[in-house]
Amino acid sequence: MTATRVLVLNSGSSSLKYQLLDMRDAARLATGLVERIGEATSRLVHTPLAGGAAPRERTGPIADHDAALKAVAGELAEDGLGLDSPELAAIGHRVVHGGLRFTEPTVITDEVLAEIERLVPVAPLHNPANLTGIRTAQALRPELPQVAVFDTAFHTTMPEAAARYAIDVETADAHRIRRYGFHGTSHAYVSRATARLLGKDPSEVNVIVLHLGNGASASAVEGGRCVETSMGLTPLEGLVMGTRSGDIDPAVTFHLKRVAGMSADEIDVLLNKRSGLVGLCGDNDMREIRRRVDEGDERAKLAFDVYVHRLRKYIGAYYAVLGRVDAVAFTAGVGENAAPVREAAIAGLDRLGLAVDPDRNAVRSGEARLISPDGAGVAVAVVPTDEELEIARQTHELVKRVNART
Ligand SMILES: Nc1ncnc2c1ncn2[C@@H]1O[C@H](COP(=O)(O)OP(=O)(O)O)[C@@H](O)[C@H]1O
Ligand SMILES: CC(=O)OP(=O)(O)O
Ligand SMILES: [Mg+2]
Repeated sequence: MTATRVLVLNSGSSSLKYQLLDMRDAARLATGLVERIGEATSRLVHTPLAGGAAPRERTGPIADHDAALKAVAGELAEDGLGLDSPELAAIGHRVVHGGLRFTEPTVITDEVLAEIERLVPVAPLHNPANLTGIRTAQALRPELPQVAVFDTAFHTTMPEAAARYAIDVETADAHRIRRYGFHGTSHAYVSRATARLLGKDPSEVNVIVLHLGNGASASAVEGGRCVETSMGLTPLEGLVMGTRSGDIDPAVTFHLKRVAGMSADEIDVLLNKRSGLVGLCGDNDMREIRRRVDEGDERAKLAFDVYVHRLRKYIGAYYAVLGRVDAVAFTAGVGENAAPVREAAIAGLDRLGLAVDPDRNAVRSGEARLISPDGAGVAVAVVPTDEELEIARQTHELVKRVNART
């Protein structure tokens, strides 16, 4: 019997998302989420998908990602899908920062782990959680192949002009300071799915992908290759996010140090966790912000306006980077669900061939769909992302190739 199942782990700074898939037909067997890891009010929601069983929810403290993954393994075992199953072929891990070295999915060895560890300072919210997830998974199933799929990989095709910061070259190179970009698995998946929606091959189309989740980033994809993206050395640059500032004058940091007496760590926390939508209005959930805007709340309106203004700047900038744009694709939690964000981001851009049809924009659906009017110069689309499926596919392909060789 060939093992055909892949468990995908996506460890965030305080969450662990997972999916178990059978790669014969990409069927989902179970999905789940552990949130508020490290707090007293942690919550695990596990959804077994075979046989129509109801989701199970457990609350109570889960101290770290190690405990979270062990709790997940317990839930899977309860459904007969435990990590000890011989049908499990591999575990695929989302790893956020892979630097310049990892341009492909990679079988995890001690040496690969050491490199992910070395990159912790440039992905302090993400890489430590990814490492814990990998180490715990290895302890639970030592002989099973573990594969890392890197957020940075898709962006390694960016030309030097886009990847370089205009700072002293020797200093930059000594410390590997450059623009890496993140959410690459999503940008790759969505740009391909957008081409499919247009009935074209990815090599024929230029797409601006707007990945708007808790973290948010834009990318310009030319004929299937990434040529520009909004995140940089770390996932802090670019768009306004749930809790991150995105672009800011770097002098703000010196100013805060000199004038407000803040330490580097305090400024890091301010820009990564107390900025963005939450810093502007106290909420980071776009649903709540829209509810407040509709009630006339000024702070929520300010947060919405700053968010949309930045998004429009990037759409214009990436239009210029690409020269010819075939589609703009909205994806992730906000992009897939928040019609008012999509409407405001595209409003008044008719001269660029961009427009949104209000009725199409109002449709709620889990399918990829066009929201631009018929005959529009550029397609505007909502294209649901599926990072877990993409990680599972890449993991499974790699393990099959490795097994075929041995
Ligand atoms: N129905 C909705 N309307 C508006 N925004 C939504 C809706 N559902 C989710 N969101 C937004 O999506 C965000 C989460 O996006 P997601 O892509 O799941 O994030 P991540 O993977 O980074 O955790 C939420 O914080 C919220 O702002
Ligand atoms: C890289 C990044 O920002 O990821 P997330 O959106 O999952 O926080
Ligand atoms: Mg996400």
